[in-house]
Amino acid sequence: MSDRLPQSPAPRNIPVLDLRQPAPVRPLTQPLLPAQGGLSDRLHRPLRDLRISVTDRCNFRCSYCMPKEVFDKDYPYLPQTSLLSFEEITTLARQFLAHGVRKIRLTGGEPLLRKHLERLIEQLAALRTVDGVPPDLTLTTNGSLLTRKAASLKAAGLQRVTVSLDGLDDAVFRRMNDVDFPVRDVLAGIEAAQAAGLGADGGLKVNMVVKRGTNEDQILPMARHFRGSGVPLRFIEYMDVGATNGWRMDEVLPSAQVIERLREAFPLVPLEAAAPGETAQRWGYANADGVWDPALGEVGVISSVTQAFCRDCNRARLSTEGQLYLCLFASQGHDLRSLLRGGASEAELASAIAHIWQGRGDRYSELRAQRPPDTALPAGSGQRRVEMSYIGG
Ligand SMILES: Nc1nc2c(ncn2[C@@H]2O[C@H](COP(=O)(O)OP(=O)(O)OP(=O)(O)O)[C@@H](O)[C@H]2O)c(=O)[nH]1
Ligand SMILES: C[S@@+](CC[C@H](N)C(=O)[O-])C[C@H]1O[C@@H](n2cnc3c(N)ncnc32)[C@H](O)[C@@H]1O
Ligand code: SF4
Ligand code: SF4
Repeated sequence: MSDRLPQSPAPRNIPVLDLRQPAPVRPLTQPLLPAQGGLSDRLHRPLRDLRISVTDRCNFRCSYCMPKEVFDKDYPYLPQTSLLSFEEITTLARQFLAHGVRKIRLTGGEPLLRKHLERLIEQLAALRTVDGVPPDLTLTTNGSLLTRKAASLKAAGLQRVTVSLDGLDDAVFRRMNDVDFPVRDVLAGIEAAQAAGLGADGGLKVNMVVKRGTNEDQILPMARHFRGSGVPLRFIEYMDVGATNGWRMDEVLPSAQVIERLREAFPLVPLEAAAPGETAQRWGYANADGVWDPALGEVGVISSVTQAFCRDCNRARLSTEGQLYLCLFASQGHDLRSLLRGGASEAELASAIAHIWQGRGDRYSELRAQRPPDTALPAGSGQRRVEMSYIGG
């Protein structure tokens, strides 16, 4: 089990959940049946999505993720020897694919800081799902290094990319990343990714975390900028993940309000989920007849706080040092690295993964949404949860 939990100083504010309006739970988008030919957890959820964190380091200090006061020069980042090697990651990924995983997302920290990441991408792109096709291979990045790396990532076999961008106004963006990084460089990274072919068929997405009172004025400018560009934009509710960001409910702008603001500016129509277990609720930009115009594209909201989507959650998370986490809000992982380094065979690894997934009952956001307002966290409340930069988001 991991002991990699946030170090001192103590969190600035202990998150006190104040859900004045208990959230509805989003309806299922996949049937509650045992996974076809794959694993199923205790809540009958299949294993489909593997998110791999390749580094716990980042060149940004977004306050909702790696606040400067905590992630300073003395922060005990993982030593090189703790990190899974590319070969170790590939060995584990092969077992996850054999269990039915179809999508692999590389994340971090900032994944593009991991040296020679292209080599890992090449290895992962050569793997096959149970259907005999390459996995849907994607990556989430802050975009700061994309101008330099987009072409080599594409050449290595990356299929698509998601760029996080919290505003278009340079001053707001610099405040959000808290390292004075200019917005024009991320926009250039997005263009480079499109030019490299990572944006085909909506493969390039942009995610914006919305913090009430901080960057909410960027919602409409961002929507205007990406409408009709072929890049789906998704607004993410600010989450109480980790224990260092001083999360407060009053800084969450519920997705319903985001959609309301968008609808005042543009006609929108709800779209079907593109895939079972999808995180985002999708809306299409409509034409004058109120019909979705695919040329105008779509926008989405990820409402983990106000509309939990645990019932569909098919995501496993592999931390930088090889801990398997079953939920973004978990306090503890399952140590696959020790198994690997202890000489476990691939069959033993596969069996361990199956055992862990079949015992999974995590549904943190859903449980929290069902609690009355102003009560303590239902799960992991006695323990500190892992940080987003460690588990990878
Ligand atoms: N609470 C919660 N948030 C999640 C989960 N999965 C992803 N997110 C958050 O949703 C945001 C978007 O995630 P992405 O990395 O773009 O992944 P995705 O939505 O699966 O991506 P696509 O494959 O492009 O649809 C990030 O901030 C994630 O932290 C989840 O299982 N639970
Ligand atoms: C942890 S980052 C890692 C990848 C990369 N550094 C990036 O920012 O895209 C993954 C995603 O998590 C999101 N994120 C981090 N902390 C969050 C929080 N407290 N609430 C909601 N989303 C968060 C980020 O905005 C980003 O889209
Ligand atoms: S959200 Fe991404 S870019 Fe921002 S601090 Fe976290 S890991 Fe870095
Ligand atoms: S809170 Fe946990 S179980 Fe629920 S959707 Fe997120 S990762 Fe999945």
